Amino acid sequence: MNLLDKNDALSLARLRDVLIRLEDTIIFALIERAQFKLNAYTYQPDVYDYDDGYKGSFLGYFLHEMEKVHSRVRRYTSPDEYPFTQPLPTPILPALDFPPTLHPNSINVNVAIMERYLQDIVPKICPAGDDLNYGSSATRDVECLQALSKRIHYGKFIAEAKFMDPTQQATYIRLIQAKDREGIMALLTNRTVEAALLRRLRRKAMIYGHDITEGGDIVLDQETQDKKISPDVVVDLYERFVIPLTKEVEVDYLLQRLNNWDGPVTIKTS
Ligand SMILES: C=C(O[C@@H]1C=C(C(=O)O)C=C[C@H]1O)C(=O)O
Repeated sequence: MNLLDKNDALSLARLRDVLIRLEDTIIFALIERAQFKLNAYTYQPDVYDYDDGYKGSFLGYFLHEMEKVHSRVRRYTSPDEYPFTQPLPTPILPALDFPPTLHPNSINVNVAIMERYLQDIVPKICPAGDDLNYGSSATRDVECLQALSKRIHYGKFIAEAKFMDPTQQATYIRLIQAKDREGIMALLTNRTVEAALLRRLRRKAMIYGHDITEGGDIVLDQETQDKKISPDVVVDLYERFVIPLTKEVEVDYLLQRLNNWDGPVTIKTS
């Protein structure tokens, strides 16, 4: 996906390909985190003293330090990147000239992502207990959180692509003007895509969660599988968290889509 090319960035098929690729990123990030025990100290506030007077958890401290460095190299000027922490420094690299693909908005659901990740995901993928690997746990947590955040905020691009569909735009405008959240949710929901995604996800988690012999055969060993990642947990994570939150982002984005909008433009029917 080339976000510097507006047509590419608003192709629904291309956007869905990005979400498929992010399935791999997310599954492997979860497998990496699941190597370590829960390590609750990573998430408890004020366990350590921090050099800059920071008050919070070790994960929160590490995440903010990481996001400050990434901000310096302009990560968060990209329309598909959203930080968890503030304040962040200005970039040292000059801004890239991204086309105005998304309608201006301030939607950031990372607080909800962090909450669900800590309460609902880490306890399900990691063995209980403490193996002292707090640094390793936090680095894997950041990988998981950044991948989940990117995937869920892609809902903005998906929503924009649906809004720019000439066969749908008038209906979206009517529902947005009526502030009809349920109507918008129903119109943007695609059960066929969701069902295919969950079937594919289960297969991927099953295959990625197994070892492959030198001869290229999958070692179907339940113990290995459970140690790496449970396909049920991955499917449940998407069904109850990733997909619903992506759709909430789509609805939130569409509800503000008509703000300061100069009306229907000539739509390229490519
Ligand atoms: C992302 C889309 O919008 C919705 C959300 C989906 C998801 O989060 O996987 C899948 C289908 C739709 O219900 C899409 O239409 O592809």
